[in-house]
Amino acid sequence: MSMGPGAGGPPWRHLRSDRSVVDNKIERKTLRRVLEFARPHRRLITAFLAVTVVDAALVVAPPLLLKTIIDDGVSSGDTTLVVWLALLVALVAIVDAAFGLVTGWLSSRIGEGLIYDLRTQVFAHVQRQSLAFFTRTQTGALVSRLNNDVIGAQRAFTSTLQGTVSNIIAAVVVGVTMLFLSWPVTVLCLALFPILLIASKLVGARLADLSRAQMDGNADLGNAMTERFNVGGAMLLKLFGRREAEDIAYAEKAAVVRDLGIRISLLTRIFFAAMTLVPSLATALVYGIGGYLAIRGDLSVGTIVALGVLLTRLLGPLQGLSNVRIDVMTALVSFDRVFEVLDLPSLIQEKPDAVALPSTASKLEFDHVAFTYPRADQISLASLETVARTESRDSGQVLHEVTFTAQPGQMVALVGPSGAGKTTITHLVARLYDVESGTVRVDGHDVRDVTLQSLEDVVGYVTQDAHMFHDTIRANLLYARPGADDTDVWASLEAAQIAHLVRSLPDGLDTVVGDRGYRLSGGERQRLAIARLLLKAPSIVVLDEATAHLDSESEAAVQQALDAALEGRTSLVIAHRLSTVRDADLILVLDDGRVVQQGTHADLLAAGGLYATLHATQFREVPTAPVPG
Ligand SMILES: Nc1ncnc2c1ncn2[C@@H]1O[C@H](COP(=O)(O)OP(=O)(O)OP(=O)(O)O)[C@@H](O)[C@H]1O
Repeated sequence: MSMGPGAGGPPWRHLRSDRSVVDNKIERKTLRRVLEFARPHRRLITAFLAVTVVDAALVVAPPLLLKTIIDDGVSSGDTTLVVWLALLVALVAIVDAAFGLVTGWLSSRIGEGLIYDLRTQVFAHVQRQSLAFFTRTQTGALVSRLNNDVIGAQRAFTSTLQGTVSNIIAAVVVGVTMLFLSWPVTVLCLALFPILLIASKLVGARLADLSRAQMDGNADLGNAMTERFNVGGAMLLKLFGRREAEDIAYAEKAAVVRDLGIRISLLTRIFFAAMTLVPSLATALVYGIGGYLAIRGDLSVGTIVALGVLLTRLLGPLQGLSNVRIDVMTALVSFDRVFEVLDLPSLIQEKPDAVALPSTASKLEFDHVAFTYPRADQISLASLETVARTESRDSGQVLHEVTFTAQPGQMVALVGPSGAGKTTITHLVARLYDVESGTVRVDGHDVRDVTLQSLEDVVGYVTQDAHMFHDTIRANLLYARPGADDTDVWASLEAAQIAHLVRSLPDGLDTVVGDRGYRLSGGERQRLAIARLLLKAPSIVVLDEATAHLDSESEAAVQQALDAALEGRTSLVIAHRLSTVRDADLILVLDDGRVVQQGTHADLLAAGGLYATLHATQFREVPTAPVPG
């Protein structure tokens, strides 16, 4: 009887829901999978439905008891009967409240359990997507969509399920009881209800359109602020003196949202007027016609009162049922979108018979490697396409016929103009992407034949914009080796030339770094990343030397840290420093995805060509440690 969330929330909630969902086609497969998700909770769902059915059927008890109180108790002056029946009405109310508690408890256990299942599965799955997925997908859009859809899917099992079941039972039980009490009055009353349904449909469709436009408008306002209220955007705005123009553009957008808000509120009021008018008219009918029939002796006074009360209990369920289709479809569409993410295969798959690379593996070979970045349509989600504009154009082959070998302990330097493919080559080592043709081997094993974990253990990366989680320095370092103790942590910080800085911070290792934490300079961040790498101690190191304009002191510190990182390890380095190329055992000169020259610094300088040009224009001397020559 307690309609609460069972009735699916307030009746006007539907007016705001997106009616376009019913245009979607839900496959039988989706339904089957939804049931699979529900299976672990089937006991709770059964109990939930049982309580809901009994509760919905109880809705007619109080009106019928009221009828008996008036007709049998009050009319015949039977005080005992009146008292007992009144107590019974109170008892029904208490039972109803208890049922309400039980359904609330059951529904939250089912709902939260389901959210937990979906969330953990989605997180685990998205985490295992290839890097290509993350470069193409707007993470913010994906995250908010998933959050909304997971909650939408949960609603299917709680309010939608309970609402539908309890509304059907309540409408049937109340309708039949009313017909049984007086069919002429009931038929006349029910004839009024279609007016309500038509009004709700007409206004609802319009309101849904307006609400969607308002949501888009609000999103527009939000985006405008996010883009301008970050440091980069705010700086651009100031540097180009666009304050006034920005004010006007924002005010225009805000005005659209304001006007839509006014129209929505007006329409909602019209709808409310219809909502309250129809039941009032029906009540007038009950008492008018019922009263007339009572005077004629065809109906008792108790029956009129019971009909009046029952009428009020019919409105909610009928209203709810008129929107069942939208509710169910909305929930299923949410499920469908979550499944879409769960079904997205990762481009990088581990073979079932993959072997573990030994942790000492240190020889790296590229054998006639060609590579093309995957197209957006190979990795993106169809339903996110409206948010993240995808292009299906191929980026074209980025690497062609790349062949080289880094023997254990050797340093191979990659040099070449911007866009030549240096970073791309480094991505292929730890299988961030797979080659198109040719082979990348570590210790003679094709990287596609080994387990991802063992490959990730063997290869360590230091990128230019080394990412740190918003967490303490200790936690960020232990990410590389969870079991390491403080001695190891300090040793790696020492070797990376960053220990003195960490020591000088008031919270030391417990200083929070990352996006919203302590702001590290470019050089400090890279040295911290090197410390993290040293703690991981991989046998192959891939690193991108900083090109940021470090002052000479931190440049020398980074250089020393790098020396420590490369010591005794095989390395692939995107080189920006003269000292690095001089020290390299092999330099690969890349141009437009091809290795156009290779050899040592001296050989290449002597040969002339692209390397000699790059040498003259790109390589910077480390100021504090000049190399004679
Ligand atoms: N995720 C991507 N999707 C499609 N194309 C890409 C992607 N990343 C890079 N490219 C393209 O691949 C080519 C090689 O890029 P890469 O980043 O490897 O060059 P680079 O030599 O490292 O350049 P830089 O020195 O400027 O960092 C470029 O033409 C670039 O536009």
